[in-house]
Amino acid sequence: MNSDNVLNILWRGVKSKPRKSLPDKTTQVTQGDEVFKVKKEESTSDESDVEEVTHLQSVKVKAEPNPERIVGLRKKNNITVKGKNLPPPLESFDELASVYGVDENIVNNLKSAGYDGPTPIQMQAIPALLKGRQVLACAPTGSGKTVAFLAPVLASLGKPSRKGFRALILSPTRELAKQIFRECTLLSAGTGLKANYITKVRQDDTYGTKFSSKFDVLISTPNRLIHLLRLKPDLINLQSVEWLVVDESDKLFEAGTRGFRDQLAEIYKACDNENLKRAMFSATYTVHVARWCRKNLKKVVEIAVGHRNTTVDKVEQELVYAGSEQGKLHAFRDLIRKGMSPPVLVFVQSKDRAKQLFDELIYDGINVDVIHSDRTQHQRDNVVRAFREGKIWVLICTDIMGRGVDFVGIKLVVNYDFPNSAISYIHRIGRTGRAGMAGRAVTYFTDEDKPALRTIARVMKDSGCPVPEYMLSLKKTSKRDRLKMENTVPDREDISTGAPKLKRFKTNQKLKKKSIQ
Ligand SMILES: Nc1ncnc2c1ncn2[C@@H]1O[C@H](COP(=O)(O)OP(=O)(O)OP(=O)(O)O)[C@@H](O)[C@H]1O
Repeated sequence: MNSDNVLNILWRGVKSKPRKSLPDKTTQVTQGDEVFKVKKEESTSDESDVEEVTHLQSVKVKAEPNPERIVGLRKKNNITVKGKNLPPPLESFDELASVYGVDENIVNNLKSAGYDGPTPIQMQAIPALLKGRQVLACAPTGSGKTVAFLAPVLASLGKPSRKGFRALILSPTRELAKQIFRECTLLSAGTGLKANYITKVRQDDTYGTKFSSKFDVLISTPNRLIHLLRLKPDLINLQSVEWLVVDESDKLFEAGTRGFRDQLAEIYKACDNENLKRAMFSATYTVHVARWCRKNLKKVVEIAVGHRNTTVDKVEQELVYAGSEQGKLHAFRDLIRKGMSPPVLVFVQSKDRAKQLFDELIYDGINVDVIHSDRTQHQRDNVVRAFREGKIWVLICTDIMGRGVDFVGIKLVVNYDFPNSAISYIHRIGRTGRAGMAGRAVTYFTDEDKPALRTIARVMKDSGCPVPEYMLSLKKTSKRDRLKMENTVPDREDISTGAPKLKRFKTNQKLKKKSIQ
């Protein structure tokens, strides 16, 4: 049985009841001072969001946009929706309190964070989730997806209940889980709601019922949570979870050693509350996740912002032919010498290469550090903190930092090693150009990277970046080869030039070559 089937089988036992949803057949909308009764058409297609308007009476109520305005707002903000009976886009955070009765603390926290108004994904995902709808959302990197799910989930939890975890948020990496935890703490200030994220897995009963009842939200990577679930069956209880948010959903749905599909299935099984609702968020869309959601999530709402699987247009992107590994090092040193504005994030394909590049750059007089899965949690936390504080200018990393991590003001992303898929490219370069800021991405390639070149060039072209025509006319890679490429890394010559190595980062010969992350 493949893991896809496992998910589907596990799923059958889980019922879903939307919480407070819009009335089935009619609702009221207001234009100026007039109220209209809106009959929602029974649609035959998923695509339909058609509403028929009839004049009702003339009273003053809270303003809600009319259908034309709703369509106009979505169009203006590049929002596309699929699903019936969708609430209108949110035009300001004040509407959260005035229209949806959201705790003023949450609204004030959003404002104190400096958010003047909702971003396009927040405009549509927040009201949908507040209406208790299950959501599949896809919006560009750095477009505020975290707030798009945190704000409505926190709002719908209401007051602390001491029932145990009522919302579970999954993310692929510890760094991202921690970042979501920080944002959650910020947004929930004053509400009494408490979040916890699993840092260390301990054998004691730290996560027992008594402990869980103190918290409302649990944030974790699938692996840590599974570890706890397996350690002692009663150690952690997910039966009271009403909201399950899967961030970076396409990554978590990925099968194999680099994905989390089996773990996700096990977690789903443990979340057996009959009121469970799910929300999937990512910057990249995969048909597989969409199909699964349509099949398994009752009345799912699909929300997309912009074109699917493209990069942020604020990022200036460049492809540079470096010839060889030595050429890459030379080109990168040249880039530094010409003057680059920190902070800079540099991606390589494996932890061994991350260590090698670090060993090369450590004596170049720049503040450089490295993060990869061989470093301890403590080291990783320290590096991330130092990078956030500006003490590190250049951070060398693997794809573990490729998704979701929000370092404010990254000016430049360097793909020192060519990404092995368009999806990886989109997420990596999405670390710059966030929240509407400008950014730059430089990607080196050598002859080893030719098979994947066309795909990346296509993504760049779709985002409006100039690419040489010959790249676009290179032979298309077959689906089989593309999948193979996504699961392996090219054999490359070592980065090391023989410069003295720092002892603590000496390359582990056993792990050399094929290891990733
Ligand atoms: N309404 C808003 N107005 C301005 N900035 C915002 C708003 N909402 C979020 N942000 C900021 O935008 C940045 C990116 O947000 P976030 O990390 O949620 O993006 P994302 O869409 O999840 O990106 P990725 O796909 O890379 O994970 C953060 O620094 C966040 O503080």
